[in-house]
Amino acid sequence: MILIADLCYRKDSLSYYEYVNPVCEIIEDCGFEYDVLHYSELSGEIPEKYSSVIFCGTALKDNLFIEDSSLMQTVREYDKPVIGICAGMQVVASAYGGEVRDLKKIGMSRVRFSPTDPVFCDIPEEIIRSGEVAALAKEMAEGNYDENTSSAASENCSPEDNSDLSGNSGSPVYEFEGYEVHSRMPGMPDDFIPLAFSGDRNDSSEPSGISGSSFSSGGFCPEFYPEIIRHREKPVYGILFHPEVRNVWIIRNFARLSEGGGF
Ligand SMILES: NC(=O)CC[C@H](N)C(=O)O
Repeated sequence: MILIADLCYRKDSLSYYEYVNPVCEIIEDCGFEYDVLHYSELSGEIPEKYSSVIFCGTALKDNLFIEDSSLMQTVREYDKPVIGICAGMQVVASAYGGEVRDLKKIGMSRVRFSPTDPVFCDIPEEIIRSGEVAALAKEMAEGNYDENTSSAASENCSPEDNSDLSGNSGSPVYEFEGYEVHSRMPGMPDDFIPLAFSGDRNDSSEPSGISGSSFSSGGFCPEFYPEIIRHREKPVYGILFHPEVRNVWIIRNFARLSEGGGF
């Protein structure tokens, strides 16, 4: 059974219908059982009966959850699969020491990944392949990523370069559209690696800080940063965009893997 955790400012808020209910529907469609608990009900531990936890998003600027230090400790000590969506990613990252900073973004991002992780096991046919992100992916996977000084971020990479996130050549890079709505985003904790990235590293636009009306690159926000992160050893993920809005396949993969013991 999967635990779906509601991070909204209070139990049964209106935001539940926007951020939690869609996740419930995806899990139900997969044929898995689930419970929903508000984060205030987790009381220091996650019951053993759950195979995994999905921490859902919250409304823009609903950031009360981040003040719950006992929640952070619970997440850090939990050793089963976890996926945190947006606000949930902030919880996952904070639990492992990542810093959350202000960065507002509302709209679509180009998200690119190389299928080096089980969570990408079943990629829908409509998701296209792209080679552009390989060099930066390699730099990030090696832990050299610095958003301000990244050399790969400014270097041209051949679209034919099919290196995967570990720098192995021959693995395809895929691209899809992710929907983001957040006022903050977390930095990547030390024990985590990036699995997917947004933005266009060849785009010279200045980061806008506040995006939405200032998108370039054909309507996509140009800022470049990790969109999916994962703990190096545990199946603990953070996703910045909202896969329950578009890209439900990622939640399905996670649910099937955690219910089937596939991690
Ligand atoms: N959609 C979300 O989960 C947003 C998370 C948080 N409330 C923020 O504004 O950053």
